[in-house]
Amino acid sequence: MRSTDWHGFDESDVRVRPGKGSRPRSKRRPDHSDAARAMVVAVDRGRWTCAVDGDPRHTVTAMRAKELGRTPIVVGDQVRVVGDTSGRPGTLARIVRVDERSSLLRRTADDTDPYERVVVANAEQLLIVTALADPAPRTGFIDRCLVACLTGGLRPVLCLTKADLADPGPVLERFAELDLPVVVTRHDADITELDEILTGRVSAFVGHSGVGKSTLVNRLVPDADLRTGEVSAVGKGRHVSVTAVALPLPHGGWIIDTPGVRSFGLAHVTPSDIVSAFPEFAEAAEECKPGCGHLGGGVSGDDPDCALDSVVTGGAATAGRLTSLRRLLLSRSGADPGEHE
Ligand SMILES: Nc1nc2c(ncn2[C@@H]2O[C@H](COP(=O)(O)OP(=O)(O)OP(=O)(O)O)[C@@H](O)[C@H]2O)c(=O)[nH]1
Ligand SMILES: [Zn+2]
Repeated sequence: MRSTDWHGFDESDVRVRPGKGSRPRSKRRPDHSDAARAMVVAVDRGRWTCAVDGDPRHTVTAMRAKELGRTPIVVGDQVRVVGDTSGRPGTLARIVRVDERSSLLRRTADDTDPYERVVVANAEQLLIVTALADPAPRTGFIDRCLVACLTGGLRPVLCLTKADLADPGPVLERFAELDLPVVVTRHDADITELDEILTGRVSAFVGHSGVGKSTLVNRLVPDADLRTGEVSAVGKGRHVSVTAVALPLPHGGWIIDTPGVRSFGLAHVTPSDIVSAFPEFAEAAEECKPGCGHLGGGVSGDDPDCALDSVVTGGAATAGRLTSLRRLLLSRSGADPGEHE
């Protein structure tokens, strides 16, 4: 089944570098066997808010233990904390270890920061929020999110909002060959279906400004505004914008909102990472010349001898599947044609 392409990640496939904290400890280090497990729910310059045992009602503010050096610790990370873990005002715990990650999302480098950075760890799914109108859907953005999911080890879920304004048909058709889970919403209808997809799981949300992401978050997490204010003021009482924040769903699970994150870093993604999500093409790809980008001839033009076309002419895959695969390959290569559609 094609839908398994997106679900079949073995966690060991994800190229995730464990944090330094998960290295075997040297004898001289304290063993911290009494450390509590916690999930990072917000980050604010040198202070991490962590939900002890994943309980949203028991959060502590923590600093990073010196022995971790500059190990990145991001929202969604599973960590071990020691010290005062009561969570009482004015207390500060210490993160002594970061567990190995099961998935990751990196944001793109920007003008102020030349490095791609992990923004969310361990999310099981990425909810790609796109409006059907006002603003018009940006299919290139969806493609780039799909590639980020594929290489980061997340299950993509396409969420099409504002269905009261436009028919979802054309967007659905464009992604039909990928057999993605899709949920269509509108502000005047209930969100049971979305709720079911999210409850009990950790899901990152991404979307451009104006697509209705906040509207959804507020409906799913009734006190979301309040909580965002709370966590963005962690530690030092400063109100700064946060890169991501985890909000607890009323019946279990978390939404990780990523305000300001509009696209994901794909510079590290290789063509074979993408081809591997399309098993019917994997064997043919081995026959391509070294360095083949698998884009084929035609408009993109770079790889006229690509062997992937033979899979379609041989009848083992549809032309639509190859088109979808090549669209993802193209979306990786910097230019984002769909961004302006
Ligand atoms: N017609 C229609 N409008 C909607 C729907 N959902 C949200 N909107 C409107 O779309 C506008 C943007 O919604 P927001 O939820 O603020 O969008 P956002 O994606 O969070 O945007 P930012 O806050 O800029 O990041 C608001 O005026 C909403 O009232 C919907 O289902 N249908
Ligand atoms: Zn090729």
